[in-house]
This record gives sequence, structure tokens and C-alpha cells, in this order.
Amino acid sequence: LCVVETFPACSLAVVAEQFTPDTTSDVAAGMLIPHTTPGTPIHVQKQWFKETFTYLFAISNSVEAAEAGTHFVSGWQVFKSTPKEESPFWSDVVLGFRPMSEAELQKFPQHSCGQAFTTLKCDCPPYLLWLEKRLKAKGVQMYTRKVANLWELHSEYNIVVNCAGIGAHQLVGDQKLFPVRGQVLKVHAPWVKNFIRDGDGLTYIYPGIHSVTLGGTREKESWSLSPNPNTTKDIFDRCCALEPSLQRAQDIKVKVGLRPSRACVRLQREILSQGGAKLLVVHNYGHGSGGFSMHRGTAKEAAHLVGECIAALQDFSSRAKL
Ligand SMILES: Cc1cc2nc3c(=O)[nH]c(=O)nc-3n(C[C@H](O)[C@H](O)[C@H](O)COP(=O)(O)OP(=O)(O)OC[C@H]3O[C@@H](n4cnc5c(N)ncnc54)[C@H](O)[C@@H]3O)c2cc1C
Ligand SMILES: O=C(O)CCC(=O)C(=O)O
Repeated sequence: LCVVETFPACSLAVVAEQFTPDTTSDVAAGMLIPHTTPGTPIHVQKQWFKETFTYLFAISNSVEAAEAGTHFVSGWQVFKSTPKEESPFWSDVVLGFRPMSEAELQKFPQHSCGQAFTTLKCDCPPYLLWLEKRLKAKGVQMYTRKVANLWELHSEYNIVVNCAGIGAHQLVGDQKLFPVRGQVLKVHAPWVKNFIRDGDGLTYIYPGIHSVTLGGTREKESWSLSPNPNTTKDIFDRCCALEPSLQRAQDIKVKVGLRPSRACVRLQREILSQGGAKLLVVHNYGHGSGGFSMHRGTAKEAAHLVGECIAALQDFSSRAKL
């Protein structure tokens, strides 16, 4: 969407093996709470988050908000012991970040300190459907197809933007990309209005428009997409310890997704060559736990790289004419 908005004269198609509701992004809680990755400078991670926050703020503050599934959500991040950093890098991007008061902490007898703030959240299938609708309105074609090799696309397209998530492990053989399996529960508990995140981010309660997401797990290098019933019980118990009213939650659905994890997002231009032919590629995958938190910022950077590819194509064709 960002590419087509930046270069409206381009003809664009989306080719994907799965669309919503069957992607990793559909499993996500969709909270805007960044994770720090070691391979990208903090000021860049902050810029990506800020751009994403600004973008979703505007949608959440517009008539589109309900259909887009985006909304403001306030709550608490609580800690059993004082965290290393007093304030995370994103504390001045979210709204009203402040230490929790002693009175607020009474809700969490097992925790000694915490932070209160307001952030944004995407309800994932509705947000993805809304993005699809905007793409279609711009004339973008959607094709359901598994791509085994990027060269398959060479005869039809000048530039390929690789947003394959964990699929990039196989598609481009990226050994630095690994899954971090996440199991979550989506439950009906409309009385839960505030988010609660246990400081290490393993246990969380994220209320959305249609359901509350209860998490979770972070299982490095596990490729299994099958829900584990013991894990379901463990997640439920951990969340009930934070929010006892969840004992009465209904309609519990279990979801599993593989976070496409890497030391840094691969946001890079590459020119593939084969027998004299060239294929221009922009990679934009490896968002790990931050696909929603960073998506607009990284998309803007990817669109900028597409602009460089367009300039390179013009350069190749003018040289070919000499
Ligand atoms: C349990 C869980 C909770 C999460 N919660 C949050 C959260 O609250 N906030 C947050 O910011 N992030 C969260 N995340 C992380 C977030 O879900 C990911 O970072 C994000 O979904 C990655 O998006 P993506 O578009 O790169 O990948 P995907 O959503 O997996 O999309 C990749 C697309 O590429 C297609 N594809 C892949 N390979 C091929 C191929 N060979 N040929 C054709 N198509 C292909 C797929 O079919 C799919 O359409 C969570 C993740 C999990 C698992
Ligand atoms: O970590 C969080 O609190 C948000 C959820 C998330 O990003 C995840 O489970 O990967």
C-alpha cells in the first residue's frame, strides 16, 4: 500500500500463498509496543515506531477507525523487580507514559513497580482486510500463489518486494531468519478494557474490539503450528493470575504463529543476476515481535528503496539505448 501510494503510476500486484485470515499477522495481538532488536540502531527503530504510531493515530482518530479495527488502548506494564531501563526508547512516542502509582499497583500484589500508558492496537483480521480493500481500490491485483523462487516473477515484474515473513527462510534461503513460535488465546471477555503486560512480555492481556488476546509463548526455532493444550492451560492460568475476572472468559480460541525473527529487519535492495538478466529486489521481512509496531515505518523505507530501483531501471534502459 505504501509503495502504490508513493508511486501511483506503478502497476502493482500482491502475490501471496495465504491471505488474511491465514497469515502470521492474523495471529498477532497487534499491539504497538516495540521490542528492541540488536542489529538496528535505536534511533532507526524509534523512527519506524514513531511513523507507525503517527499513521495509526490518524486512522484511529478518523471515521475509518471501526472498520480498520484500530483503537487506542490504555493499561499497565508491570514488573516483579525494577527493570534495567527506567524508560524504554519508545516512552515518549506512546501517550502519557508514567510510573504507576502505589494505588494502581494494589491491583497487582505480586508486582513491585510498573508503567502506565496509552498506545494503539490493531484488531488483526479487520485491519488486514481494510488494507486489502484500500489496495483493491487502487487497482492492485491480488494473486494466491506460492513462489518457490523469486526468478519465477522475472518475466512479469521489473521489481519484486519480498515481504514473505518467515517464508523468506525458504524463499531466499535466509539462515539468519528463525521462527519464534507464539501461542495465544483469543477470548470473549468484553469487560476487560485495560491492557496488562507482565514486564518480560511473556504474559499479556490485550483487549481488542472483538476479542481479548491472552499470551503467550516465545519458543525459539520451533516450527510447529499445532496448538499445545498444556500451553493453553498455562497461558490461561498466567493471565488469570494477573486479571482474575478472566476465569469467566468464554469462546476460547487458540492460535499459533511463527514470528519471523532476525537480529534486524532485512530492509535492503538487492540486484539478482542470472545469465545476463537482472531482477531488482527490495527485501522487507524479519520483523520478529514487532511487525505491527514497525510496519508503516519499514514500509516507508521499503518504498524509498523501490524508488531507487525505479531510478536504476531507468538508468539500465537509457544505457541499453546508447
Ligand atoms: C502470537 C503472536 C503475537 C504477536 N503480537 C504482536 C503484537 O502485538 N505487536 C506486534 O507488533 N507484532 C506482534 N507479533 C509479530 C507479528 O505478527 C509479525 O512481526 C508480523 O505478522 C510479520 O508480518 P509479515 O507480513 O512479515 O509476515 P506474515 O504475516 O507471515 O505475511 C507473510 C506473507 O507472505 C506470504 N508468503 C510467504 N512465503 C511465500 C512464498 N514462498 N510464496 C508466496 N507467498 C509467500 C504468506 O503467505 C503471507 O501472506 C506477534 C506474533 C505472534 C506469533
Ligand atoms: O510483546 C508484546 O507485548 C506484544 C505482543 C508481541 O509483540 C508478541 O507476542 O510478539
